[in-house]
Order: sequence, then C-alpha cells, then structure tokens
Amino acid sequence: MAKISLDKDKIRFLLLEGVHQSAVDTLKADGYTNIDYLKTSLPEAELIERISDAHFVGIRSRTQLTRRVFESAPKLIAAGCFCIGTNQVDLEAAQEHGVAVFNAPFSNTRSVAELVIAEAILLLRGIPEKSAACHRGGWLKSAAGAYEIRGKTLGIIGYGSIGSQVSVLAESLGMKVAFYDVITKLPLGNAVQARNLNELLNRADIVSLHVPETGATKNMIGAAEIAQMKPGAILINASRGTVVDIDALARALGDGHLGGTAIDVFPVEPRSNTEEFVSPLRAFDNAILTPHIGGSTQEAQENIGVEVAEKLVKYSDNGTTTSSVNFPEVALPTHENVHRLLHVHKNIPGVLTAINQVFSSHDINIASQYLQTNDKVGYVVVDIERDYSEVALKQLRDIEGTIRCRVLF
Ligand SMILES: NC(=O)C1=CN([C@@H]2O[C@H](COP(=O)(O)OP(=O)(O)OC[C@H]3O[C@@H](n4cnc5c(N)ncnc54)[C@H](O)[C@@H]3O)[C@@H](O)[C@H]2O)C=CC1
Ligand SMILES: O=C(O)CCC(=O)C(=O)O
Repeated sequence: MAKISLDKDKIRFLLLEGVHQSAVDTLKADGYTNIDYLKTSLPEAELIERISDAHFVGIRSRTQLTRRVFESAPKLIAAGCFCIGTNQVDLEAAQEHGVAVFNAPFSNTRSVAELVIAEAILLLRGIPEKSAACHRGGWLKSAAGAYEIRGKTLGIIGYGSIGSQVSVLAESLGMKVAFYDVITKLPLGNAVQARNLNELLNRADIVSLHVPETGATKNMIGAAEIAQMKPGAILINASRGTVVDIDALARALGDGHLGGTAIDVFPVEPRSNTEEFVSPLRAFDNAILTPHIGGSTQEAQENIGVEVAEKLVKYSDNGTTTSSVNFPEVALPTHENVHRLLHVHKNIPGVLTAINQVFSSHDINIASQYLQTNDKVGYVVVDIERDYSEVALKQLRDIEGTIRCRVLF
C-alpha cells in the first residue's frame, strides 16, 4: 500500500522566541531537519501565516497560541512550551483541535529560586537605591534601613516546585519560612503552612509569589492585601504579571508602606527587546525590575531545550503523551514490525466500538491497543500487525467525533 505517514524531513517544526540550540540539536539528532527557527515571538497575524503548514510549534512565554491560531494550523499535532507556564496557550482550543501541549515543569525551578533569594538580600540591604545613587554620582553610605536576611520571615505564596525550592534555600540562610497554598502541603524543613493569606501577609518580612496564572490568582495581591503586609515589607513577584495589581504596588512604594519590591513579570510585557517597557514602577529606585528572566539561565534553557524537544520527538515517533498538560497520558512501547494508528477523538460514547468495527470489517488483526481519556478527549493507539487498505483509514477518519487520525510506520 502507499506510504501514509510523513518522512521525518517533511515534518515541519516552527521554533520561536530563540529556544536554546539544544532543542534544535535534539530534533536533528532524531532526524528532524525541517526546522524554521526564529529568535522572536510573532504577533497573531504573522504567526497564523507561519504556522499554517507546521506540524510542531515551540514557544516560550511571549507567544500567544490562541483559538484563532489553532484554527489556522490544520497540520499542527503538538505544541512545546519551552518553559513552565502554559497560560499563553488556549489549552482547551488546543485539545479541541487535537494538539497535544507539552512543557518543562522543573528545568528552570532552581534559576527562579536563586534569583528570588538574591533579590531578597539586595532589597533588605537597600542595594537597588544605593546602586542607582552611585550611577548618578551619589554616595549613600549608611546602615540605616539595611538588614541581614538571617532570622527574617519569608512568606511564600504557592508552595509548588519553585516555592518549596525557595523555602529550602531560605532556611539554609537562616530565614524563617511560612507559606500559603490552596492545597495542604508537606512543609520542608521547619517551614509552616499559614491558615490563610492574611495570616501570611501579616507575619512576613518578605513575601514572594509562586502561583500560576489562573482566574483565582488574578490580582491576588491588590491594595487590600498590600495593606495587610508589615510596614517596610518587601514584595517579590516572579510568577505571572496578572497576579499583582501594579498600580496598587506603585502607590504602596510611593507612600512608603512597602520597603521595596522585585518584579520580573508584568501585566503587559514588551514582545521584543526593542519595544519600550512601560510601567509606573520605573519611577522607584527601590524596585528591582527584570525583563521576565527568572528562568533565563544557560543551565535552565539548555535543559529545557532537550526536555521539551525530546517530548515532541517521542510524540512524533511513537505517540507517547506522558506529561502532556492537556492530553490523556499514554506511555507507549516501541512499535517494531507493526503499524501504529493514533486516533484522537471527542470523548463521546461509541467511538472505540466504531474503531474496532472498522478493523473487524476489514479483517485487520490488532496486535495491541491503548486507550486513555480525559473529560473532553479520547486517545486510542492501535498497533496493527498486517497491511490494510486506505479505505479502512478513511473510514476511521470518518468516525463521528474524530479530531485527528494519523499513522506511524
Ligand atoms: N519568572 C519566570 O521566568 C518564571 C515564572 N514561572 C511561574 O511560576 C509559576 C509557579 O511555578 P511552579 O512552582 O513550577 O508551579 P507549581 O504548579 O509547582 O506550583 C504552584 C503552586 O501554587 C499553588 N496555587 C495555585 N493556585 C493558588 C492560589 N490561588 N492560592 C495559593 N496557592 C495557589 C498550587 O497549589 C501549587 O502548589 C508558574 O506557573 C509560572 O507562571 C515559572 C518559571 C519561570
Ligand atoms: O523563559 C521564558 O520565556 C518564560 C519562563 C517562564 O515564565 C516559565 O517557565 O513559566
């Protein structure tokens, strides 16, 4: 029969936002050479044009994969977020279009945690203002308002991978740690879980945010929450820009209620390094402002490049979806001497029966079959021992509820 699956050099990858070279190397090592590599993100209209014939797309946090983008990407089978956060992707639209989304849930955790600790030390010493004064020819030699972090209380909001890593580093420097999380978590070391957000805000000298962007975390820290913080306390946000009300924070720096801040993420971030960064926080020397680089270290980016590219390769080569953030997870063995059929469909009754009916009506022997579902989507993988007709494949694609059906040889 005619070859139905694509040769590797025909499978097109669109990599944006300058993902690390390790991603390109990993893809090439596995035979994927058709790679369109861009250093920047793309605005929606341009992205729609570039993605129209891509099978895989790789992004970081700037590129918005919207419903319109998925509607314009008929060949797309997977998206790789070369970062932790996946809030820039319409995960529901991706799922409805049969696009599996992968990320790197741990590779930049340590980089963010180190930055937060460094910022806590610098802010408690008043270094940002002192450094800014030196740059302008000033000389603020004084111990007034300068403190060690030893013995101070760090309040962590969101005790997940990053929050708990910050907790360990902070304790190793002699800090006390309290945390607030919506889930009851095992505290590491001597950390204690606060009963509610206000309790944490009331007792912490430094508050650091490590929650994902969700409806519940939008403006989680606004004027009312800042008012609960101790006079002179420090606020650090390296999570997502939507979590802090920046105008309220600027007012609290202006009236002196807060002693300083470090912000790495903003409600609106420039799309490229040439676009102007606009924020009311630019007015304050005691605000460390960084361009969303919490996870931007060589170590993290290299690891992320390999990790996400390997997940894309695995999905392309054998259909494995382990650790996908929006797809039913299936860990598959290699498929030697069989053809492997991947069928993604709406999770509605009768699809599996219909699939099996097609196989039995064509007398096709099934070597093995795997099924996993979530509330919206079903993912069936079938290894077929013998040759089969394109008619059978068309019938499989025509089954009601089918989103995507592809064959691996
Ligand atoms: N600045 C940067 O470059 C980077 C930023 N990030 C951001 O950091 C976030 C956290 O990363 P991880 O620690 O890996 O995520 P994680 O998923 O391991 O931890 C998040 C924690 O927040 C908790 N949480 C969720 N909603 C909450 C709420 N409403 N109130 C209190 N706690 C809540 C969760 O229960 C969980 O324990 C990411 O979602 C991403 O947005 C991640 C990496 C780099
Ligand atoms: O490196 C990036 O572009 C984004 C890092 C980040 O925010 C994440 O990993 O969630």
